[in-house]
Amino acid sequence: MGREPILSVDDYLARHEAKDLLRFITCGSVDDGKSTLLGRLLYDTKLLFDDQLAALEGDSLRHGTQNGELDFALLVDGLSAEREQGITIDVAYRFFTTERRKFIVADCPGHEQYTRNMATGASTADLAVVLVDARKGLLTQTRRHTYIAALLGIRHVLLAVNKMDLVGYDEATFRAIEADYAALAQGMGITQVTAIPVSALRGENVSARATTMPWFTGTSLLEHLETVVIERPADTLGFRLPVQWVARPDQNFRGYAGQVVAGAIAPGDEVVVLPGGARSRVARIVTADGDRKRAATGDAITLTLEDERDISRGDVIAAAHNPPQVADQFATHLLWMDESALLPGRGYWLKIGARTVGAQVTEIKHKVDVNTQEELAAKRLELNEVGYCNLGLDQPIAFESYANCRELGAFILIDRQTNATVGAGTLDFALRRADNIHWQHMDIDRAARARIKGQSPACLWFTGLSGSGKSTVANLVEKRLFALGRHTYLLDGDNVRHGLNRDLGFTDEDRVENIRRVAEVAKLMVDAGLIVLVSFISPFREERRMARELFAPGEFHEVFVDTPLAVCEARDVKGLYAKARAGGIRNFTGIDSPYEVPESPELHLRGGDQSPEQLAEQVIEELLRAQ
Ligand SMILES: Nc1ncnc2c1ncn2[C@@H]1O[C@H](COP(=O)(O)OS(=O)(=O)O)[C@@H](OP(=O)(O)O)[C@H]1O
Ligand SMILES: Nc1ncnc2c1ncn2[C@@H]1O[C@H](COP(=O)(O)OP(=O)(O)O)[C@@H](O)[C@H]1O
Repeated sequence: MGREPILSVDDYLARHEAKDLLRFITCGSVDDGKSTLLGRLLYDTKLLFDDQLAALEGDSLRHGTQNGELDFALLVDGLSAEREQGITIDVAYRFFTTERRKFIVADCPGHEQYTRNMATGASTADLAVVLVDARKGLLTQTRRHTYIAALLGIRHVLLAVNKMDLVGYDEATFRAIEADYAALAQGMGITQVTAIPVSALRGENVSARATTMPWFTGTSLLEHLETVVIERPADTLGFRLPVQWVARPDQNFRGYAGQVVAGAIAPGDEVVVLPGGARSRVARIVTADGDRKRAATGDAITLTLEDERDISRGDVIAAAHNPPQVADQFATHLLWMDESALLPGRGYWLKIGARTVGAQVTEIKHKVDVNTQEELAAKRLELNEVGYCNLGLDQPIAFESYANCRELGAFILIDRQTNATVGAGTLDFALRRADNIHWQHMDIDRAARARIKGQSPACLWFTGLSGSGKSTVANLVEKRLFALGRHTYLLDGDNVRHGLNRDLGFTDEDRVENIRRVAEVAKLMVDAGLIVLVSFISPFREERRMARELFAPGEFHEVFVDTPLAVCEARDVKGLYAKARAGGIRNFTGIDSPYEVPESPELHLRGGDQSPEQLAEQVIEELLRAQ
């Protein structure tokens, strides 16, 4: 270790380039000595800049927390405080090198509410350094950190039993903690645990072995980090290249660029492009340094193929003899990272590798208490909660289980309205049931059904507050259409909730499911050739969008019955507003549950200003105009 003589910048870079990289995270709270340990590691590897060191000496003396010795915690905490500003996911990455290895360490805050930060750091790490205070032994947070590390595929843990100086360097204390932890880790699928007794403050067993614990014959913490062998499961997979972009500088060149996430490839090898299934052979492997004869995991390359194929960003080019599976339904672990809860049935964007597709959680099997690993029933996931969920996608994707390949097995969920990243998860396995259900061909199709009724089927979707006039207007419209000889059906929230949806209440997740079901029913009725009128509050934009997307262009008419809350409240035919104001009904729309105003409805009715008959007339006009 120590600073190497630098011959030239190029020489230095080349030497480090060739070195193996270990990514690790540190888990533990500040009290466990995490910052001190990290600061000590950086100091001992001499990678602190001199001006930072000078500041540190000044601070330590000023604060005097450690009897005039350097306080490394100050250094790390200072750096992360700077970085925390404006960063939602608060993980500080640090880089250092020794003669043997390069390191990237993700330093994640230890508090419970920072589960998502730890998960972010853990998702790319090979190893976790779990700190335990020798005086306290294993704590709830030790369990939580180990669980999240295991969930995100970490199989190696370095258990740093810290503050050994405060327990008189007692071997029995260390051994007891080591044994406790081995039992905990085994149950979670962590296969490699190395326990090391340290004093981060005194630098004992951190970068050099301590003389104070002769009973310990293992390596120092840094030696372990330098020498631990990480086996990569992706090494056993065939070639996988998620296409990041299609390079088309001119007519004669079409290349598919990305990073190889598993396996190796050479010109002439047969490949399959997924999910489509087209086959070809590799013509060239192009890189910034010229053509290559072979590329393997980790290489950034551009492939050209022998045949012209329709390949786009997000496709996966894979070894034809050993391709990944393709599926559209999965069992997954999901960590929720947003203030607004995950609602099953709601549409989100799922991003995996370079592909983005529509997705819904179809079922929460259970949520997991991250502190105890207890499995609990759940209808939604709140911020920082972890659930085991079934996930359905709008289109099939090529994937690997996360345990085999992180790049093709890890995904994020994105809110379709705000574009914020709201969840992160790992694919466990594909649900087979989708494979066994096929579309039945029917000789009488929707066009034939519409023809015999002599009309163009449509869905008139009325949305608005309770009491806005949805049912009244929809009822008038249906009567008018009926008189015109049209075939219609009116689906009303109050009525459907007595039958099909009698199991649903008014929580956000129940409303999502309520609208999902009625939208599917409306679609079936439109398929049957009817003009369907749907009169539900349908308060959320996302579910109205989902409903719209079930229909062909021009078939869906969103009718916003825009009546001011005060007017609805004054009408209060059912006395529900009065009850809600008095606290007798919870989650009442407009009072303590939101109504998201439509942004571009086909028809905007002023429900407070005009009579029901006038409003109905506008709906009829809109429908006839479109037909
Ligand atoms: N908490 C709460 N919030 C809103 N509405 C409530 C609630 N509890 C009962 N009701 C009555 O249920 C009717 C709304 O049902 P919907 O199925 O249309 O609601 S939603 O679309 O799922 O939001 C609604 O009928 P309308 O007045 O016809 O809209 C109410 O009468
Ligand atoms: N345009 C309107 N002007 C005046 N009163 C109306 C109007 N539309 C509806 N109403 C009255 O308001 C009350 C609530 O209407 P309703 O159709 O049941 O609303 P919703 O189905 O949206 O809950 C009913 O008593 C109805 O007669």
